[in-house]
Amino acid sequence: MSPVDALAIETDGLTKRYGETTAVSELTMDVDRGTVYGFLGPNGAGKTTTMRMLTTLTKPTDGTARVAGHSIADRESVTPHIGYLPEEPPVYDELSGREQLEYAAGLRDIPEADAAERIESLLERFDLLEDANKRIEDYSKGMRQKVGVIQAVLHEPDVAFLDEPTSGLDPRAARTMRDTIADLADREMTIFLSTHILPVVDELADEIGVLHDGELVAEGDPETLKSRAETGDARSLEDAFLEITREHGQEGMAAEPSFE
Ligand SMILES: Nc1ncnc2c1ncn2[C@@H]1O[C@H](COP(=O)(O)OP(=O)(O)OP(=O)(O)O)[C@@H](O)[C@H]1O
Repeated sequence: MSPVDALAIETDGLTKRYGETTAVSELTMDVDRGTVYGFLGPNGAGKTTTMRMLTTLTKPTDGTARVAGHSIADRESVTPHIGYLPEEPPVYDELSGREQLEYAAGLRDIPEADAAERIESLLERFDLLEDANKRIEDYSKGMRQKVGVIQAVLHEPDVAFLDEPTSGLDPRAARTMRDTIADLADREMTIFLSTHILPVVDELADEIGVLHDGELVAEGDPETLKSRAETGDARSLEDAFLEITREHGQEGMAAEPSFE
């Protein structure tokens, strides 16, 4: 990452409007490197739009941001440092899992020997070795998700943006995913994690930001957020989330947070 001591993510007044809709409104936040940042919010809060701006897929209407020390206005500088797992993993049905990952490694200019080693090790970790030569069109949703995640971190980016990484995974695979995210963070990768599965965030996140109607309405470590909730003894991240989003004008959530 350059400069060496840069924050992983810094945004200043980041805003995205679509016509009359303000999807993200003057978002100002910092994420320290090597941390897991849990990015929460009800449906339509602006999480995907924020990730699309930070990964240079869509331009902000206003405001600025730096990712891994590089301005998001300079796509060529930013993209080598980031990985992104969007809600739908970008994979080709006609390739096998292994071919997809080799293709991704080629796009990222990973030396062939390194790529082969990392691909084998991650396929094994995610229990995909046996199916690695089958075409992705025959994969389950969870298997596609695994390929999508491996693809997002294969080049060992400084910052990985993961949108619902445990979606479609069975309990064992979800456990592997959580362990992998924790390992990557231990190795100084910054993980920007968006999910509705609050126990995953509670377990992994060093810091949490709650977005509501495009605005960052709460930020803090999980314990701080939980202690904000005035719901008696049974204070969970879910209680805190529901309270914070209710305070900001929503009766409950559009999508209930779920538990594994
Ligand atoms: N391309 C677009 N054109 C018009 N409006 C959009 C577009 N993308 C997002 N929006 C609007 O911006 C707002 C934020 O959407 P966004 O997808 O970022 O929310 P989200 O927090 O990711 O939601 P979810 O949890 O449901 O995935 C919504 O009102 C949405 O309808």
